[in-house]
Amino acid sequence: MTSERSVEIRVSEIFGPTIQGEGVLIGLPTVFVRTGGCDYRCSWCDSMHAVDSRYRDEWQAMSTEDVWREVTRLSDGKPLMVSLSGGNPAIQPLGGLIDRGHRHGYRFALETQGSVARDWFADLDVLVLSPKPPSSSMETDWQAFDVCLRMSGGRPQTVLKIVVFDEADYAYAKAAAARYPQLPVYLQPGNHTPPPADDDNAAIDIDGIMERTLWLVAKVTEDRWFEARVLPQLHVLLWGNKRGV
Ligand SMILES: C[S@@+](CC[C@H](N)C(=O)[O-])C[C@H]1O[C@@H](n2cnc3c(N)ncnc32)[C@H](O)[C@@H]1O
Ligand SMILES: Nc1nc2[nH]cc(C(=O)O)c2c(=O)[nH]1
Ligand code: SF4
Ligand SMILES: [Mg+2]
Repeated sequence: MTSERSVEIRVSEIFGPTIQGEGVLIGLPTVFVRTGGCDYRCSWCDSMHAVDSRYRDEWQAMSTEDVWREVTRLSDGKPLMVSLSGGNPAIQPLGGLIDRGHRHGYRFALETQGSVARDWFADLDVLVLSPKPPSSSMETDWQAFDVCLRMSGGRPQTVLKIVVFDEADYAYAKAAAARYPQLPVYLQPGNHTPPPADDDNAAIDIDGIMERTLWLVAKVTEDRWFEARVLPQLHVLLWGNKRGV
């Protein structure tokens, strides 16, 4: 049998250190490992270059060793937080990388929609579960989502991060939070001008994003939803749709 360690990881890009722009780890210096391929197709996905198989020529099959070497090169061998994102990083064999990094004091966060569970979720330091609201045009399989939570065994710090574009998304976020009252919930205003996959400098409508953020703050405060945290994508405010930041 082939051990996971010798299996190749499909990588779209590895970049950083930059700051984590979203959710519970916002502001923390981070190296990103963005894997290629996703089982979803969200209508507003801001990372289509790591989703659509039209871009698969840009993806590289890398060994755990190759990825680890690039992470240590970018961070000068100084331990930091590594964010595993994508695409859906849960469909890649990342357990060996997490083991490897942990031995050297690195920490690992993973962002996933909660459609695919892996036993190595339990080895993560932070698990960000980001179920997709109606505006994405995806359907949530809550049973699969529950398996992700179960696989984590309650070991990593686990949070919900839900993108909200409109009233229907907000209602979905409230229902998801009610389903998992033990999980901290982060509400993220959607970027309605995500980049086309082939143009990393596409303009964003910053006024529109600010407007949606203000609307979301008004919603949670008027609703007395005092457990929710509202955070914009800091990297989008700083750099727009630029890739690799
Ligand atoms: C690109 S996804 C990759 C990881 C995983 N597939 C997921 O969706 O959680 C990373 C995060 O970006 C969020 N995201 C994607 N497109 C967005 C957009 N247009 N506006 C705001 N957040 C977005 C996703 O909801 C997710 O929380
Ligand atoms: N700075 C920065 N923060 C991020 N948080 C989540 C990201 C993602 O695309 O997964 C992301 C990203 O691409 N850049
Ligand atoms: S699940 Fe994540 S990576 Fe996949 S299409 Fe949706 S936002 Fe993009
Ligand atoms: Mg992103």
